[in-house]
Amino acid sequence: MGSKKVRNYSNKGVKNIENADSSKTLKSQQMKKQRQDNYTKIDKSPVTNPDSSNSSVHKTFLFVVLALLVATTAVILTNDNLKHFMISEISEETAEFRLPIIDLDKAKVDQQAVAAQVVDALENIGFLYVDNIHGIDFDKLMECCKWFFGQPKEVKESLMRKHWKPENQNVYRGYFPVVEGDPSRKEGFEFGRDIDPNDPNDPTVQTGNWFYEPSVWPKENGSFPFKELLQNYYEILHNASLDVLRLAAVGLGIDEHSFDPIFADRPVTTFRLMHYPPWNDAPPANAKIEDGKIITTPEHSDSNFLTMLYTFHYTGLEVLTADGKWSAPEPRPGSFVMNIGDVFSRMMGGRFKATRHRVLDIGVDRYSVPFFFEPSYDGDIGVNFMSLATGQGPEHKVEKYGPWMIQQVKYIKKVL
Ligand SMILES: O=C(O)CCC(=O)C(=O)O
Ligand SMILES: [Fe+2]
Repeated sequence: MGSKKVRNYSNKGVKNIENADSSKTLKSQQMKKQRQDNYTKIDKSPVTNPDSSNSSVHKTFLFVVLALLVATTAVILTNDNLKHFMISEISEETAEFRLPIIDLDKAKVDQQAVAAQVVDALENIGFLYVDNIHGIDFDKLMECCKWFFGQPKEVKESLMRKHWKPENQNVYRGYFPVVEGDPSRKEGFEFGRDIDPNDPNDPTVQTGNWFYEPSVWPKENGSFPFKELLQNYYEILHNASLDVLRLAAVGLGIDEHSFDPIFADRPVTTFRLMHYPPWNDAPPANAKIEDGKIITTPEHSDSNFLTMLYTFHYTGLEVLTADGKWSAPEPRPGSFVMNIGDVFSRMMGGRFKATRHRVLDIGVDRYSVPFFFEPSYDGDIGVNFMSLATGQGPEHKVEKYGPWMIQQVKYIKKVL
C-alpha cells in the first residue's frame, strides 16, 4: 500500500534527473519512517501476518480476493467505454492512468474519428494527451527552462512583476519568484504575443490594459536564442490549440471554425515556463500535505479557456477523476497534456469538464511549460455557445473575455 505514496516523494518517480542524489537526506529519512510506519500497519493486519494460526484460512481468503481482482480488471479492460481509464498500476492513494490520446496526424486522415475522441475526452475527463504537435524541439524547450531559471538573480529580478518590484512596469507578465516560506514553491516566466501597443485602430490595445502589455525579455548574448525559440513555440501551440478546437467543433456537429473568431488576431494567451525547486531542507511547517503527499500547487481548475501543458518526463501532476480519486497521468514525453479551463466549460454549460488537478512536490527540480490559451480581449465567451453555433436552444448573450475576466479576478476571486 505505501509504495506509491513513498514513490511520489522520492527520486524514483522521475527518470533521468540530474541531482538525483542531492541533499534530500531529511526528506528521505521521513519517507523511510513513513514507509516503516506503513509496513508496521500492514504487519499488524491478521491477513498478512504469517504467524497467525489461521494462516491457511487466510491464504484461501487472499486467493479469492486476488482472483476477484483479476476477474474485475479483465471485465474493466474489455469494456470499450472504460478503456481510456486503463489503470497501469493500482494503489490505494493514487492510480496511475493513461489519458485519451488525440493524434493530430491521424486527424488529417480520419477527422471524424479523432473529432469524436476529442468530444468524448472533453465530456468525460476534461484532460487528454495531444500527440504530433510538430516543430517543437523538446530538448531545446528544456534548455529554455534551464537557461532562464539559471540566470543570475539580478536578471530575473529585472523582469519581476510590479507586484514584487514596484519600480517595474510589467503588471501581468514577466518573472515571479519563489517566495521562501510559501507552501507553493515555484518560480515562473511568462510572456504573450507581441501586439502593437500603439495601434490607433484598436481601442482594446491601450496603456493600462495589462492583457496587452508588452512582454519583457531577458538580455541574450547570442549564445542561445531564448526569445526566438519561445516565440516560435508560442505560434505552434496557438495553431495546435485551434486544431484541437476545430476537431471539437466537428465532433459537436457544428461548423469546424465555430471557435476561431474567439481567438482572432489578438489572443491574450500567456505562455509560461515553470520551475519547482525542491526544498533544501524539510518542507515548511505550513506545507500542504494531502493523502500523505506534499502539494506544491494546490487543487484547482484552470481559469482560462484551455491549457496545453508540457511536463517533460516528470511525474507530479495529478488529476481528480469523476470517481473523486486523484490519478496520476503517466508522463508522455513528446506529447502535450491538454485540459480545458473554466471559461470553455462555462460556455458549454458544463458539458465539457474543467477538471481539477494539483501538482506534488517530487523532491527534485521539476520543470513544466503550460501554454494558457486565451481568447482575444473582446472575444465572445458568453454562455449557451451551442445556441450561437446552431441557432437553437437557450439564448446566447455576448460577453467579452477581457472585461469578464477582470471582473472575475477583481471581484469574484478577489486577487487584484
Ligand atoms: O506544472 C504542472 O504540471 C501543472 C501546472 C498547473 O496546473 C498550472 O500552472 O495551472
Ligand atoms: Fe493548472
